[in-house]
Amino acid sequence: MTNIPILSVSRLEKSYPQAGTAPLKVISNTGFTIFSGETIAITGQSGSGKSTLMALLAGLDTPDSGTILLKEQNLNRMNQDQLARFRAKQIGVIFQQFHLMPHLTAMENIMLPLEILKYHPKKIHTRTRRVLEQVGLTRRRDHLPAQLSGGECQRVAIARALVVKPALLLADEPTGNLDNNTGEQVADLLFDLVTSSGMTLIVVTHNMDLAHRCQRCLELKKGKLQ
Ligand SMILES: Nc1ncnc2c1ncn2[C@@H]1O[C@H](COP(=O)(O)OP(=O)(O)OP(=O)(O)O)[C@@H](O)[C@H]1O
Repeated sequence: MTNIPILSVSRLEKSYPQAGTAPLKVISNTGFTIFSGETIAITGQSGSGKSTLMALLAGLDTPDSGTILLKEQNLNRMNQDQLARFRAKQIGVIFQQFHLMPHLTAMENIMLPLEILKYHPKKIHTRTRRVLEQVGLTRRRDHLPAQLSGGECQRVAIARALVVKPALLLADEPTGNLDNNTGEQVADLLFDLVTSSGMTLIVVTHNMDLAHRCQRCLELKKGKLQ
């Protein structure tokens, strides 16, 4: 961990409209700073707004007000093209349900972000091979997601998130869909890769073993991260 802020959130607000009644305020005037290389767990009761917060931090949803600065760039001041490119380069996301492209092989799934960013084909192949090796899937590289186990699918998803070397890695219940043993192996791999590369990780989880692997554990309560 360093003392360089990588993510600065201030006065963030997010509500959802509700039929016939006042909007549901999910994120309420919250602010926090995350430093480069930190590993952060976000916990909170079901419905407390963890996935909502992750979607805002990932630039997948827009807040009602407030600012999200990643590497001093304001996510909500970018146009759609700028945001799409910035997200592809700077933000890796890992979901509970893997979200792999079913018709692409493990290797093709991992290559995809590099292709979207129009990297040179040689660089795409070198990076993809290296990451496949890091997640131990070299021999499974030509398999489709349906031919892989849950743990293998999540390793592909981790590789896909890491292959662009993003500034920020967001993981929403990354072990939630796996049995305990497999979940532990995936968590070992995730933390090994994150700490060896000095990447910044925010993980949302109900799993306290996973949360306690992080340097800081924050709780989302009454719309605020505390
Ligand atoms: N698109 C939406 N439209 C309306 N309400 C929503 C929407 N998305 C989430 N909500 C509501 O916002 C609240 C927070 O939901 P969110 O999924 O962020 O919570 P969570 O902490 O991630 O929950 P869980 O731990 O169960 O996944 C919930 O009351 C949910 O019903």
